Amino acid sequence: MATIMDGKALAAEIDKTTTVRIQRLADQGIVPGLVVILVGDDPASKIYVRNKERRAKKMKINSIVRNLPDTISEADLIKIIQTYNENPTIHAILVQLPLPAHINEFNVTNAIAPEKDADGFHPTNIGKLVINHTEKTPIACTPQGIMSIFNAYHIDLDGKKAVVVGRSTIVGKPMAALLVNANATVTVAHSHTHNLSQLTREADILVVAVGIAKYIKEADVKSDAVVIDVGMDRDVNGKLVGDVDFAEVERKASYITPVPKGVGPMTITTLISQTVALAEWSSEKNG
Ligand SMILES: Nc1nc2c(c(=O)[nH]1)N[C@@H](CN(C=O)c1ccc(C(=O)N[C@@H](CCC(=O)O)C(=O)O)cc1)CN2
Ligand SMILES: [Mg+2]
Repeated sequence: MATIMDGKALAAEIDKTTTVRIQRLADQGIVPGLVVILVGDDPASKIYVRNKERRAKKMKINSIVRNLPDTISEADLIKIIQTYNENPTIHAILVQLPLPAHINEFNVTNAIAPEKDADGFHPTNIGKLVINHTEKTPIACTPQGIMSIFNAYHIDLDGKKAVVVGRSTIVGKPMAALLVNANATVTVAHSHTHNLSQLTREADILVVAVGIAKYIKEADVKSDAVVIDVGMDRDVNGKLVGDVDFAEVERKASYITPVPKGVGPMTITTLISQTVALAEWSSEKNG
């Protein structure tokens, strides 16, 4: 049976270190400021934003949530972002995704000042990640959280065959870049990939972010693989499950993340830690 990688416990450990860093900033009179912008009222997004706010408040981060109507124009949304770009009490800006169809995601992420990019989705920061110039660069929180899981469980990535299933900007693409930077040999699979199971069966490291409940079965996984499940799906009974059939795959893998309490908690912990990092980098720069 696989070792279950406990993202919730690891998140709590990382939060302790982040609390010390927040106190150190407080001693210099700095309170990290995070703005989370939610456009429209997608129920899942509302829950994620509420969770982010709750965690930020608990850790004494100045957290502002802007709820904007889904009728807002792209130009008006960008104007609001620009006011926070210029506000020195705000160190981190996040626009919750997905956005309504009339708003272009690229234009919006591109409007966030790269040095206030809580999510690491700005093209400049994605470019730095791909170039492996990652010092003082914000990185997408879910993949970065997964790297913290690998690190905590001493998973050696060097020379390993990694398969990332999913090519989103939020997870798949930055995950692939991080794995390449860690010297893994990386394949990115997606909805057009032929013979997916043949690929996943060769993976020493398998990261799955497809959004289909229990999609990856025991037969799709190599013995002793390390399996990371980014999915958050509902099964036929409405229960939260991942993209990996946990009960089957835990029998074959060496390590596996559960859903919930695996990758999900690490995303918010990484967001908080990155918000603090943006405040630290800003204070270093401004003396
Ligand atoms: N601007 C962004 N938008 C979105 C991101 C993102 O990183 N930045 N990621 C996802 C949603 N997301 C954060 O925004 C997120 C999703 C889930 C969790 C989480 O803690 N999940 C729990 C289960 C929660 C539940 O019971 O429903 C878990 O897995 O244990 C955190 C963050 C899309 N949008
Ligand atoms: Mg859109």
